[in-house]
Amino acid sequence: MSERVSPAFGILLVDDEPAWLRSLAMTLERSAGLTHLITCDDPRRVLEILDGDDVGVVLLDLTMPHLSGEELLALIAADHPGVSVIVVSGMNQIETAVRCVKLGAFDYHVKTDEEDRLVAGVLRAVRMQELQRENLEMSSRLLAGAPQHPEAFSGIVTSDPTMRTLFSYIEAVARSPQPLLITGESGVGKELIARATHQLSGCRGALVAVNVAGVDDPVFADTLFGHVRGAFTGAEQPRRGVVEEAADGTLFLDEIGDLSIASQVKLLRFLQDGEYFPLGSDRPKRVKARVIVATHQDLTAKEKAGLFRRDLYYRLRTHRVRVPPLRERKGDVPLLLEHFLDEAARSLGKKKPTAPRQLAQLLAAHDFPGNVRELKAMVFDAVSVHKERVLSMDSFLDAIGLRRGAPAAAPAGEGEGEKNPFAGLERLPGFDESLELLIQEAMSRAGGNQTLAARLLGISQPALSKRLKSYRRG
Ligand SMILES: Nc1ncnc2c1ncn2[C@@H]1O[C@H](COP(=O)(O)OP(=O)(O)OP(=O)(O)O)[C@@H](O)[C@H]1O
Repeated sequence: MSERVSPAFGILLVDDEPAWLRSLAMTLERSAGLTHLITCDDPRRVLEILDGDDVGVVLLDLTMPHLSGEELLALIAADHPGVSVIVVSGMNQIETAVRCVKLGAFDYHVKTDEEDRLVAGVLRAVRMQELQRENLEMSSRLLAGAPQHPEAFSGIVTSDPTMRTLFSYIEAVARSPQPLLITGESGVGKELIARATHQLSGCRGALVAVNVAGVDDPVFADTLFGHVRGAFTGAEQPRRGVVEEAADGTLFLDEIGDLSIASQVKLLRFLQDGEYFPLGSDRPKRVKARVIVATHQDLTAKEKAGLFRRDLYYRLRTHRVRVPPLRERKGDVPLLLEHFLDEAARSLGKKKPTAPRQLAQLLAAHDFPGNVRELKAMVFDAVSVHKERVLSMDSFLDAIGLRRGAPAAAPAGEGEGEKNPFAGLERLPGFDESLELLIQEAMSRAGGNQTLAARLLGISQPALSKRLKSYRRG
């Protein structure tokens, strides 16, 4: 028995002919990059190996002395039902194949089959086994609740239950070689999730991040796969691509929803075969790198509209997470505020200011279309201009477009007519009715805080309170 590591579990090759074992091991290593291979030429030792080693897939010959493949198949199915067995037989008999499948075989191949078919069959079994293991891992982590490696998520400030579940999921799939798709609006923290996944992956290599938004196909191919000398005019030196830089690590492709169809084809080929051609070269290169992609776009809609290849889409979403927008986890806002106040004060060399009481209420009423990035920018801006002990509200009010006298934050391209709040009204509300509507709007924007609402309206808090009481009295 000899042992030679990919995938994470072993692939056991059982055949009484050592020459066939050697040739099969070489084929799997060369054509599929599988290296975690265990060979065994005595069928009587198989159960002992399965008891001692973590084996996920067995390739089993049928005609062997002492113990036939069919007998062994039945024993493996009874004692190790989680192991996928592929029968590789010298006989091309339908009845035998049917019997083996009934006994629990995952697949049946004939030794004279083309090499490619057998390799594809083994890769299929490996993938199924990986998914099966990840499912088990995920269920146990979700049941366990809290993440087991909280240090990997220490840079992600949150107390939100959905985010915690997401962390457990990430822990479960972090070691998978299959791609991970991270979706969520811009600024929600997708890149942080990608970095945490890489940290938990156990990969020795680096995480290399590339933003592919607006990148045309030749630039995409050159960035990812590099080129050889003389590949195009001006290519005086060879250049290695980011795929090579990410070898044994993680390749993080941000804004994947923008990828052209031509580039999608190239990425799919790399994902399927782990092989690529640098520009100008006809010699394929092979690299193992985990691929993580992120997008703020709706990939399902893009796929339906024919703008994203279905095969690539399904490949990329093998594992997927959606990072919720900040407005769906408002409980995180006070935590993030404190965190960014701390970070901003430290990086600007200032004493950490105290946030005024109304700030939390103002932020609680805001929807944060730019998510955590927007909050971070607001806090850094406020801290950079701040002088007193207590932080001024003004820059926050400006950023949200609520300060009286400050220009309203109107979307670009809005016409004059659209700025007029009365433009769509057939009947002009009366003076008292308008006043009541205005006060209601201010109270809603201020999250029910009278001091803040009065400030938005440019009146005193007692004056506002008097008005509100009069409305209540009816
Ligand atoms: N939960 C969080 N805790 C601390 N910082 C965060 C958190 N979420 C996001 N950030 C910070 O907000 C900024 C935006 O995060 P990030 O770049 O990961 O978002 P993204 O979803 O990848 O955005 P885009 O889609 O625009 O690329 C970064 O500075 C990041 O450090």
